[in-house]
Amino acid sequence: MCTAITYQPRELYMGRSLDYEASYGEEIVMLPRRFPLRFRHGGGSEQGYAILGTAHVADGYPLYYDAVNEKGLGIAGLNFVGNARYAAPQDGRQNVAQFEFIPWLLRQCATLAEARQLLQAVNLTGTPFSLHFPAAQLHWLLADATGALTLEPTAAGLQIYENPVGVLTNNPPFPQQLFALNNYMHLSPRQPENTFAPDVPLQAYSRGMGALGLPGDLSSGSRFVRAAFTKLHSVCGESEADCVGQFFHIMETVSQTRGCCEVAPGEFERTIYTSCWNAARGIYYYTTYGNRRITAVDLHREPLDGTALRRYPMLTAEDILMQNGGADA
Ligand SMILES: C[C@H](CCC(=O)NCCS(=O)(=O)O)[C@H]1CC[C@H]2[C@@H]3[C@H](O)C[C@@H]4C[C@H](O)CC[C@]4(C)[C@H]3C[C@H](O)[C@]12C
Repeated sequence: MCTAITYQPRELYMGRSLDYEASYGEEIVMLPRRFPLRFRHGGGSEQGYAILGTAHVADGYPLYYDAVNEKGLGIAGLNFVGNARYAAPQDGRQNVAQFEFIPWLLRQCATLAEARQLLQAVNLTGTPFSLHFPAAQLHWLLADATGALTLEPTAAGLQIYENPVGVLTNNPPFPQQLFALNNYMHLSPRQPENTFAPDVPLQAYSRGMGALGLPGDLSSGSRFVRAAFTKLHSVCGESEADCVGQFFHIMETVSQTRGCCEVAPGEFERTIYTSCWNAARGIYYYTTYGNRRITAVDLHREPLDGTALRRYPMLTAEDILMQNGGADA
């Protein structure tokens, strides 16, 4: 399971959690403006916008999971297993293999409006990257500071939905996830009033009872509702550290603890990493299951006009600061 959100207290922050039972070997990867990109069904580009995100690099190619470009357009790919359908390549159309989709889009679009335009022409194909890497069945959250879209590849083509809550999880399809919020419109961060039976002396005997009924389990429908409720009520301070810290707090409400979701005997899904980027500043923050210290890679500290990928393996070892017992103890 995975969850992606946008969060815009003032500047836009966006990111995702990646929940899975195994890691492919994720790295923070910067694709510079002049990295030559070749597309599987023809064509390519010698230059475009620089991109920063999480990818697995295979044979020198960045297989991105989520990323932001230097203009602040960001995207995250999440499992959509059983529902994603890709097309066969078609003559006369812009054929893009699913694994190329993120760099293809972020390389050439500065804004959501430009992306929306470009997406009209795309034919997303299920062409595998290699025998080892068949096409991943995904859908995507795409956003900039003006809004968010959900992109779902279906048998009827790529569906593009406005995403007014800026949240995406996994199955079922996005329209059903959004509709389910109707069931929770009575929830509130404030204490409830007794409308159940005003003549019966009912009491709000604990804080937090306004949100009683917010689903607490790990299913993607429940995470969708929980992430939406938490982000839509989130209040954060002014500084970059406050906003980034608050983003990770929101994501903690949907994080997965090893042991609670068994996908095969003895195999458990866990939150392998959580990312958060400041779209305007191009700073990519992340934590991992093993290391909850927030680590950052700044796009603008990289040689943007370069030609070679720059790679930072994710830090996964627990990093505990011992506060006492130093030399002068
Ligand atoms: C498994 C990941 C999604 C995690 C997720 O959504 N879990 C939910 C599980 S469930 O639905 O609820 O069961 C997805 C997200 C991005 C995917 C990767 C990216 O798409 C990049 C390449 C694409 C290649 O086609 C396959 C390997 C791959 C390296 C993908 C492997 C895997 O499918 C990833 C890592």
